[in-house]
Amino acid sequence: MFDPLVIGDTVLSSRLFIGTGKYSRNTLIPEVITCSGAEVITVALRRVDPAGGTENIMNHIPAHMKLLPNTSGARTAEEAVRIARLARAAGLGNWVKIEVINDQKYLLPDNLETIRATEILAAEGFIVLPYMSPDLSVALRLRDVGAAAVMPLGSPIGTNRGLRTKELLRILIEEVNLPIIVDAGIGRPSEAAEAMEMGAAAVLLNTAIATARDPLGMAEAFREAVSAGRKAYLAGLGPVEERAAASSPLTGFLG
Ligand SMILES: CC(=O)[C@@H](O)[C@H](O)COP(=O)(O)O
Repeated sequence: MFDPLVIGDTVLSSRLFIGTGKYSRNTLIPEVITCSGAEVITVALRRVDPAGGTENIMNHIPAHMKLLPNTSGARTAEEAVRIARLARAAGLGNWVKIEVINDQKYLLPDNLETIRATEILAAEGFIVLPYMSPDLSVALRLRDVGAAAVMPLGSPIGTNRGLRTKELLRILIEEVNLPIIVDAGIGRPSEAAEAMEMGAAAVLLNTAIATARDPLGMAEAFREAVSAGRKAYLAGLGPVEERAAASSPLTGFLG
């Protein structure tokens, strides 16, 4: 069944977005792309070397991938806007993941600066995907100022702690008519599947694959989990009941 995810003018068949950080060697990145089936990859502008040095992350990303430059390192809306404009000028396209982080301990996003950056960049024609703490008012405001999707965190970046914000994610999924892409903290394929079963449009993850003993095997596991979770969501989960109810008819069996 063709079940595309449409963001801006882009039609995607994979609902697994991946990152480019923390790999033991950058040459793993194209292999992870193949194993994960991902079509969208996020990259920090500061890792792009327009001079094309060996450390240039772009040398490891196949041309067919949809780039999602992120504003990692920005502490204010103005810094995020500047990074996004530089990324577009460098030929990385008009998608941008807004990341404005002031808190160096938990790496939690600054939702207010994120709204300001989103408003400015959406007005300039960017397809803006803001990384955010899951808060309904903020998500609605991001939608109103032009976000193409919102990316609420499951738990702090890099922790592999899973969907600690599950109840808040559920509210966003129910109330915000934008794609909800759960980003950060997903540590296990089962957690990615759960986010998709809940109705998330996609998930973005990096650490769980990059730090696995076998990143390629883990990339494949996440590919299957995201697909299974989406299928379960579309099929409609059965109701959760208080009381036991026999699955096979009991009446007439013992007399
Ligand atoms: C790569 C990237 O954008 C991360 O900031 C993202 O939030 C993923 O988080 P994890 O590394 O926790 O999966």
